[in-house]
Amino acid sequence: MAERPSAATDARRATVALLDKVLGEGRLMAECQTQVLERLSGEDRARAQRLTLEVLRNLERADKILAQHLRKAPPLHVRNALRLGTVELCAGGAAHGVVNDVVNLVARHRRHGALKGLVNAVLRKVASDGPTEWARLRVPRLPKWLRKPLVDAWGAEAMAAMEAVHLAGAPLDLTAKPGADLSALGGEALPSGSLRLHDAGQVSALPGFKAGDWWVQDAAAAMPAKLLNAQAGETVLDLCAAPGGKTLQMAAAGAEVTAVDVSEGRLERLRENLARTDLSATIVTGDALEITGQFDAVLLDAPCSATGTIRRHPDLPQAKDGAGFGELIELQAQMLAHAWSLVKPGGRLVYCTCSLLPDEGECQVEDALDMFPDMSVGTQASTLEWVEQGWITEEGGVRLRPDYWGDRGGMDGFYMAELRKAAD
Ligand SMILES: C[S@@+](CC[C@H](N)C(=O)[O-])C[C@H]1O[C@@H](n2cnc3c(N)ncnc32)[C@H](O)[C@@H]1O
Repeated sequence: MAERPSAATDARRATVALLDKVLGEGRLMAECQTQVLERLSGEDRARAQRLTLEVLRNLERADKILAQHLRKAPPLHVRNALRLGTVELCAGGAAHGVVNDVVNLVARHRRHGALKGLVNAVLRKVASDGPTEWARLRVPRLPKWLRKPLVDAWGAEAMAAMEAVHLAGAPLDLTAKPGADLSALGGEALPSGSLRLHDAGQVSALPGFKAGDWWVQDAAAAMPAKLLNAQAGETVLDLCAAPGGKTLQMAAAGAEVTAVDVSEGRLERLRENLARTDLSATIVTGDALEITGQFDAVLLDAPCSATGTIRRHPDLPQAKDGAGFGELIELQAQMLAHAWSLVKPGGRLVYCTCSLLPDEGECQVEDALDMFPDMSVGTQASTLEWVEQGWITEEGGVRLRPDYWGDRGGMDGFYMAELRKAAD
């Protein structure tokens, strides 16, 4: 009878399969991990996700170490297996287990099985010299296509600080339902009100999850709704709402929220979140550009490059190359203009994106201010005591970067602006 592969092999095989998809096919993990991980146990799934993120964060370092032992690049699948082995060995993984497992998974491959000897020889060298060299390697840099515009926008020093935070990964931030007691969770209360957990483990096993006392939301992602400051009884339109962190915040404040998103799959998660937290909102599946009506307030969290979320999604800069960003910028401008037409006179709109590119943030708001004579920037940001002076931009928006609150674990990169409509 054939021997059942070890659990570690299952997780490592899935890790290499995910790396093949991200690095070979330009797919994001969110698009392909359900399919790749579906047959794995919960434990192996979590392990494969963790290993994949670790390899992607350390890709530059792994390639640097491997280049010393390879005369020419092997096929991508084998290279990804070597990258995984290298990252595990250099992070202190037991040499015997890691090398054997990675060699076995290459040996079983239909086309590349013959390269198992090479993999064995290379990983044995990595096991002996890699860990010492690893410590001397620089913090991995973003790929050039993204690094260049970000250095142009924020400078080399800020870029290096952001890359250090990207390497460290992200803690888990929670937003509490008003009145809920989160003391059983421990953690660190952030100035903006989010609760930060380092090493949180499985989210659904945390105290208060089933009771709906909180939801997962990065501290930066929780700030746009605080800037909008929805009041009980106000009509609020949440455009591009799923999976709904901001909808929940505004519904919890007592506003009558209409949540719109084009993705039925993502709206399903919004429905689950509303049910778990016992909050309510009207859900509309559709294109934000086709919504009609008049609202006291509108929150537009426009689709964007998501370049602010790299510490949680290190696959993004490796899978993408900036193609399609021009169309997104055009779509954001159209959505902002349409969203503005849905704001009642005297009402307000918060525009935000989880992007680090000024074209998707500051520039959009500058253009809108030029285009709409009845638009001005509001003053709510200056009343929030945790908004630091340096975060306020020239046009009056709020710029957040991953390196802000860096000693606490950073935050997602975001841009947001509160735009006020003149009363009739
Ligand atoms: C940044 S995410 C929104 C995150 C969400 N606001 C939250 O806080 O959980 C952007 C969303 O825009 C949605 N989207 C993209 N194009 C859209 C369109 N034309 N109309 C409505 N929603 C759209 C996507 O499905 C995605 O859920």
